[in-house]
Amino acid sequence: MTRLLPLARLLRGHRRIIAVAIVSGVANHVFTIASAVLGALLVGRALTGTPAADLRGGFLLLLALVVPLVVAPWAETQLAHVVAFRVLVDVRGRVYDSFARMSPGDLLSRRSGELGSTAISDVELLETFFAHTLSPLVSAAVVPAGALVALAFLDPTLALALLPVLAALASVPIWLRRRAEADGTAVRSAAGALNAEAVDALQGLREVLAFGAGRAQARRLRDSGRALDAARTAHSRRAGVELAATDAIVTLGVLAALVVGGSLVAAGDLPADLLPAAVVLAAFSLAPVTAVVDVAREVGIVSAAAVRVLDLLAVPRAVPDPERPADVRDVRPRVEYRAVTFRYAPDLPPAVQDLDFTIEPGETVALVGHSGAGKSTSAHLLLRLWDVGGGAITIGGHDLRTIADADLRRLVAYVPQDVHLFNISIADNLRLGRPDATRDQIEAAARTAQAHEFVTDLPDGYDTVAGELGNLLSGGQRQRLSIARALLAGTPILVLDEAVSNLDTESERQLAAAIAATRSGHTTLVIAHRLTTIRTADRVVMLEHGRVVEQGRPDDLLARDGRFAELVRTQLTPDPA
Ligand SMILES: Nc1ncnc2c1ncn2[C@@H]1O[C@H](COP(=O)(O)OP(=O)(O)OP(=O)(O)O)[C@@H](O)[C@H]1O
Repeated sequence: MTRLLPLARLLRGHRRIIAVAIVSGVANHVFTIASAVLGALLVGRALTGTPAADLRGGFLLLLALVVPLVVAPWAETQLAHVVAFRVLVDVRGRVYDSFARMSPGDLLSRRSGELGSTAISDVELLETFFAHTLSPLVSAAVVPAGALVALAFLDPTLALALLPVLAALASVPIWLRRRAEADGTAVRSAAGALNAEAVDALQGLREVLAFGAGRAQARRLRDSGRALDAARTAHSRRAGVELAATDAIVTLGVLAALVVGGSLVAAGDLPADLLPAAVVLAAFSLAPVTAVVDVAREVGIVSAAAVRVLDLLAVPRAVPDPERPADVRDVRPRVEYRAVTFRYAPDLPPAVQDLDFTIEPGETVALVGHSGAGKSTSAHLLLRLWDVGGGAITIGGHDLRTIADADLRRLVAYVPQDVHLFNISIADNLRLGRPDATRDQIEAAARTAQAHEFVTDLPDGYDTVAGELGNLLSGGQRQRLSIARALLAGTPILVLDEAVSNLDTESERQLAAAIAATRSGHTTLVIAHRLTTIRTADRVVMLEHGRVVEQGRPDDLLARDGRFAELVRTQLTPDPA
């Protein structure tokens, strides 16, 4: 239960409604006990010969109790759920904010299926805490205490007999707490792993089919399913023990009240017509505690989900926003790498080291080098997906770390090799960096990116929903959409990761034309794989093992016949014929 307490913080802003829900919950138990005790009193009186006319008042009171008996549980359930669902909406939003705060490195080291499982199922499980735990907990503390006082009024022995029963009942979840937490953690992590496996299998379906690896994949899914089954079985076994122990204690409690009450009546210490009421009061006072014990059976799973969600909510920003951001409204789009060094983890060698180069406003710099040389790392540092470890990257003289994230996104746009299309229209997909773009602006960007023609050939043109496209788009077309999206964002600086996929000659030409059109008017850093792109760049920066080994105008470098010339001869994708 202690693992759940931090969740109470999330109720800020909903405290009044929760208070009314809790009061309604307590009132529900009080009215239920009052009506049961009143009924038992009437039975006791009737059995001991009270004339029916004298019982009329009691019956009328019983009738009047029907209204609060209906209203109180309704109010408790309704209000607790209203708050629970509002809090869940808020928590889901905050979980997605946490994803955005993580560096891509953090995101890559966690499986997307696991993260999805936390964002959806773990968050959903918290409903049990917000809607079904808080109010019962308060009722379990308040109602039995009141019932004990009432029993003590009838006879202190009755209260004394019930006290150990209540204590034993409340202690059941405490004995089994460690097991419950371990079981809950096992169930939630097995569920997360199964989800990750299923997402992985779907994402890699093409490879699975191409390599005939369906059976192995199915076996992995079955193994994950079995692990979840085993964790759930262990959880149910313990929950069964809890249920049996609870039932046994409740039965013993009712028996104890009967035996003690009967003895008191026999000894003449309790009027016989009060015996049914005393037994009913004792039995009903156990109900709120039983309700909490019932919820507590699932608490292991809910608290494991809470730990996973709270862990995510506590993720700090990988790249913190500056406290006093620089004013970059009229900044010159001049990019400078000054002695930039970066490593992905303290125990890894630097991925890039002492990078020094400049991209003047309007210039295109092509980053070239063998695989693993540090091209993507250098480009991603300009997008501030990570912070540099040493040195600095500046835009118009401002260190990236002094520029607010929102301002940086207005300065630099990214053209990845392969565009991720969300399941919305192509137009809305292109609007990602500029939600208020008009259709004319979208079309203008798509024309520059050489994408307008093939988009208008789609069944619904710009209104085609991307999910309906399947694999209809070629690699070149996808990159042209990626370019259109970046152009529409209207930033002065572009980071372009040129597609390496093999394109046919026509696609190759269109892509080259798109890149050429895009570069004009932009300060561009391009991870270049194609000779056309490199030849037409203003400057080339060649990386090897994370260091700049040559830089200069492409023709000068070719003439120098050094590392760059060798790379061009041996590695680069030639121009289309
Ligand atoms: N997320 C990561 N975690 C740890 N090491 C990484 C990570 N990404 C890249 N590296 C390492 O950093 C170095 C530079 O990689 P980078 O991806 O920047 O090279 P690249 O020139 O872009 O290669 P490619 O052309 O194959 O994409 C490599 O040694 C690579 O293994």
